[in-house]
Amino acid sequence: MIDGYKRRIDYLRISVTDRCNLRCVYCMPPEGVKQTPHREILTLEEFGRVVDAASDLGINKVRITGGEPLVRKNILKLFQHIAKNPGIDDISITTNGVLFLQMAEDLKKSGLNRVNFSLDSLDPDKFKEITRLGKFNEVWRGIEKAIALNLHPVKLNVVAVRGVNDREFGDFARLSREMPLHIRFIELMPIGECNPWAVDNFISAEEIVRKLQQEFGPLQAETKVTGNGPAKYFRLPGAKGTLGFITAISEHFCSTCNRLRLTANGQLRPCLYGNQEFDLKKALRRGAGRQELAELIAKGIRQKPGQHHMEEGWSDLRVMSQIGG
Ligand SMILES: Nc1nc2c(ncn2[C@@H]2O[C@H](COP(=O)(O)OP(=O)(O)OP(=O)(O)O)[C@@H](O)[C@H]2O)c(=O)[nH]1
Ligand SMILES: C[S@@+](CC[C@H](N)C(=O)[O-])C[C@H]1O[C@@H](n2cnc3c(N)ncnc32)[C@H](O)[C@@H]1O
Ligand code: SF4
Ligand code: SF4
Repeated sequence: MIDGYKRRIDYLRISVTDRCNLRCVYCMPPEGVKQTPHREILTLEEFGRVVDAASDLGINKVRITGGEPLVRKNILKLFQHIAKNPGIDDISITTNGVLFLQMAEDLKKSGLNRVNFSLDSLDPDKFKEITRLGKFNEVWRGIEKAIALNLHPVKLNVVAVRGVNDREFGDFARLSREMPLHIRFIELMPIGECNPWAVDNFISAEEIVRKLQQEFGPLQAETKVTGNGPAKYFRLPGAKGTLGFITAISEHFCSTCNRLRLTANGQLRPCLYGNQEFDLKKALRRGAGRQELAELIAKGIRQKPGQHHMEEGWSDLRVMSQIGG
């Protein structure tokens, strides 16, 4: 469906849980965020009903995210449901990778096409410091498994944080030469917990590009790597993988935005950074049919804002793990 700004909306990101087995410094406080009671979180069957209704409006790509999507019990059932919908041709996941290795084959069999891992450091001690609870080797073995299972393109999300991983950009670039990995540097966004810390530790994509070019010479622009998101891609000469940049702050990409979000508690959120939400949970739980759900989703699409206003600050009670990134 086309929205009020002539953008084709065809991508739905679903946060299937607000729970997580890590506590990344930019996302959650050490004790975690207050969890939504289980009864408030949509069931897998309810998520499936929303996907089916959304597919009637032209949504053909779905990303499962969270919190950590792989901690959601029976999550494979949701993949299996979505895979049966002939309107959906791309099913992906964004994960911290902790549980990926053990679930990888079942995820693939259940319909997963490709995976984006969050990995902010290649140094195990630093990785532990950033995630507070993570073990680098567990995640790394999951990444290798995703490559072995051909869940291509396999992407790494690296949130750039000053004083934390800003000495590692070159190491990530070298990794893209050696392995078929698509490494995306993400600008730190002042959302939820990390606001205003994020403002002080922000690094622009431009600064990262400058540092990389000093070391590796000019970066060659690459035609878009398969994906539905906003990253712009480059390749080092002869590299197996690519380097990408997600410039949510320095150069927002709202004019080409193609997505909707569904929060873990069933709120349709047309914009990551806009606090307007449409209550699908209420409709689902009073028994709304597919057409009625589709009409509600269409209303959300029609009211999707033209762009974000991050410069005005975060005035929302939600945090990233509830919205799904
Ligand atoms: N401001 C903003 N940031 C976004 C948006 N979509 C994705 N991002 C950021 O990009 C990060 C990486 O997104 P992913 O979950 O890996 O998904 P993606 O980049 O859409 O995925 P691909 O389909 O592989 O291109 C997110 O965590 C956000 O930080 C968006 O619509 N607006
Ligand atoms: C909220 S997480 C959910 C999925 C999964 N737990 C993971 O980490 O991949 C989705 C993405 O959001 C990113 N993210 C979280 N907080 C962020 C922030 N303040 N700014 C930019 N990206 C952020 C994470 O790095 C991750 O790539
Ligand atoms: S970024 Fe992902 S892994 Fe890290 S705390 Fe947030 S939800 Fe968990
Ligand atoms: S900030 Fe909102 S409008 Fe802009 S790209 Fe993200 S979701 Fe789309």
